[in-house]
Amino acid sequence: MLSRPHQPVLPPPPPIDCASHSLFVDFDGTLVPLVDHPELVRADSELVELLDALHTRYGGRLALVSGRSLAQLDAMIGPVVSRIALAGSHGAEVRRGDRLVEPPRPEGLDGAIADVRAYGAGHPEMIVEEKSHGVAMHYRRAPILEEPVKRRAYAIAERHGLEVQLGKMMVELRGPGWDKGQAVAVLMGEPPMAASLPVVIGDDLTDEPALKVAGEMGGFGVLVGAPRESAALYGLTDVGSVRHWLWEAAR
Ligand SMILES: O=P(O)(O)OC[C@H]1O[C@H](O[C@H]2O[C@H](CO)[C@@H](O)[C@H](O)[C@H]2O)[C@H](O)[C@@H](O)[C@@H]1O
Repeated sequence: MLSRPHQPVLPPPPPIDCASHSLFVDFDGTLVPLVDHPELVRADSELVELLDALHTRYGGRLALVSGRSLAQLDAMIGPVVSRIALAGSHGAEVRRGDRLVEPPRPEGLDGAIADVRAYGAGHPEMIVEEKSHGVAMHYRRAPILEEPVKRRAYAIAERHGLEVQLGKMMVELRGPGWDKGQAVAVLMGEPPMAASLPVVIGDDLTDEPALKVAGEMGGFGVLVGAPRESAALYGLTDVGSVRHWLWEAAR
């Protein structure tokens, strides 16, 4: 039997300094635990308080960098998010204050959504999540669907000129040409983050380009969850330890 190569446990991140670091934090699986249905996720009051404290302490050098769309982040987190820099849809949409930068809606997306919905009609355990720049197929409620769902996702992506984004118990079809690393680089090129050191915290494959960019720009990445091959130098075990570390960083 083939065994997976051993991945070392990453050490916990060192303390950071609110005068010189910027924080880029993923949402699902990093700030909130993963649940069966993507629509059931809401920020709790402690998380809202934490984001508010970090935003103030770091002089606006806090960004959420998520696979969710900006519209979803607004709805799930509430008013505090309007003050925080956001990169949504795996880096496609970037918003700071009143300024929003986003590519056109992917041309093939409507056709892909129709194909995904048609497939979903025969697989009611699969959840379809429509977003502004992509459509996700979730198989968390029926892990046995992993291979067939992935196969169908690659076929639909090819038919409609989209990219496949693998995630945790889900596969997403999204427009090509962006990733979270590019979004971090864009935000790092502008005040108030310019000339600071980026710290990126994330758990999923979509976070890897951002974890890599953090190291390239003089900061570091923090992988959340079980060890795996990653550009991150440090690790935290779960959402609880991420929040604890961030509260320390906010003091
Ligand atoms: O970059 P993120 O903020 O971590 O977003 C990545 C994807 O997260 C969501 O899916 C994940 O969370 C769901 C709710 O807990 C869970 O059911 C699913 O299995 C996870 O993969 C979200 O639904 C996706 O749109 C994001 O791309």
